[in-house]
This record gives sequence, C-alpha cells and structure tokens, in this order.
Amino acid sequence: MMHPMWQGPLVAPGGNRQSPIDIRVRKSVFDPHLKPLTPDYDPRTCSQIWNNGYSFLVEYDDTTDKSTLKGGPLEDNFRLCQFHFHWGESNAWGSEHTVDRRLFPAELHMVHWNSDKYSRFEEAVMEENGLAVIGVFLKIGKRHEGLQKLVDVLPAVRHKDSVVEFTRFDPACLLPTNIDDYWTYAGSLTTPPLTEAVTWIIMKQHIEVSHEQLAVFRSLLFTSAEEEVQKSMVNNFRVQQSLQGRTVRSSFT
Ligand SMILES: NS(=O)(=O)/N=C1/NCCO1
Ligand SMILES: [Zn+2]
Repeated sequence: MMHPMWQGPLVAPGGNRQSPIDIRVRKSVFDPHLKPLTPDYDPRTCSQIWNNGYSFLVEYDDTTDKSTLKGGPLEDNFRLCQFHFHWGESNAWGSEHTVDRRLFPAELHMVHWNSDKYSRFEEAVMEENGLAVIGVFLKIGKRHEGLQKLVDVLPAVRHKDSVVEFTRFDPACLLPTNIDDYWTYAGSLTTPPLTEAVTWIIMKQHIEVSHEQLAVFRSLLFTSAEEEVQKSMVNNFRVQQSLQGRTVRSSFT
C-alpha cells in the first residue's frame, strides 16, 4: 500500500511536465550535441543530514560555487544543495523513474540549482530552468563502502525533524563509474512543491548497495518522536506521470 501522503496530486494542477516518468528506451532520441556531465563536488561543503518526514536529506553549503554541476544538457552552472533517496518496503519496487517499466529498489536524487541565473534554491525552484537533478538507480548487490558512512548515522535521524551534523562526505562516490550515458528530459520535482523546474539527468548505469544497507533506510520513520503511532519510512515515491508528448533524449546510442 502506497503511503497515503505519496498519492499526492496525480498531476499538479495545469501540469504538463510532471515527474517521475517511465523511460521508454526505444522512444528516447540520441542527441549527439549532449556534452559529458562535469560534476565537481567539494566534500568540505557537506554540512548535515536530517529527516524531513519524506526522506533523509544530506545537505550541502550552497552559499558559494564550491560543489557544482555543469555540462550534459545544462547551459548554466548549477550548485549542489542536497541529495536524498526514495525506496520501497521491499526490493521489488522503490524507484520513482522506471526504464521500460523496470522498477529498482531505490533511487538517489542529487539536487542542484542554477546559480548563474538565481541567488538561492527557493528562487530557482519556481523557474523552468531553475533546477537540475541527477537520478541514479540502486540495485541490491555488494555493499557500497562509500554509502556506509551515511548508513551509520541514519539511526541518529530516525524520527521526523531530527538532524545531525554530517561532514566531509563526497557525493561523487555515489555516482556510477560511467556518467557519460544518461537520459535527460524536462520535468518537475516529485515532492512538494512539485514545480516544473527540473532538468532531469537519469544515469543509465546503476550503483549497488547491500540488502542490509537498504534495510537501514527502511528503519527510518515518517513520524516524529512525539507521535504515538510510528510509521516506517518506506514507499516514499510518487506515482508515475504522463509524458504528455515530451521527448526523452539520450547521450548514448
Ligand atoms: N524528489 S525531488 O524531485 O528531488 N524533490 C525535491 N523537492 C525539493 C528538492 O527535491
Ligand atoms: Zn527525490
């Protein structure tokens, strides 16, 4: 059963570029003009991790251009502000995007905002070229050594609104080895405010995490410490949205 909050509006009022979507591989269009993606992250900008009642967010200091993303489909320079995940109660589902209807157990989102055109995330989130989110699929396999530092602190943010200091984490360790092969399309945030501000960049290559690591994600709670009934933080993904005539481009043939 999808967690009620995640039914959300099926399509934001008047929305024609909503996310997530199913990526139909044979319908995607190779674009030879797409450049390689150039993430350049400084682990020293990592500041804290907190449970916002939807997911857990690892937040980065985005007051300067120290952790940036350029290239790929992007015309401008984008600043990393946070990353988070979506996952299921079972390994059979959990991702927001799908590839030819294939579901993954979880999906990583690395959220960036356009620092050439806007001065803060809250401003960029309202603009159609305001955000760039990298999506990476997670599969169950070998333990992800880089992720373990994050998994080890999750019990400290078990409840909604809990926060702990979290520093010197290089988000690049969560990217797949090949970041040149990706799909990209114009979409929206999949959690509030659901604004149609996102250039999505979905990696073709997944990363592997162990079953035990994902089980720790599932030990988090949607609910705050005061609430009598505790609800496990699982199935925190949005239902898929209609493509509404959009084209998904690929950087590879
Ligand atoms: N799942 S998502 O599209 O990245 N959603 C959000 N909301 C605020 C930042 O990222
Ligand atoms: Zn997300």
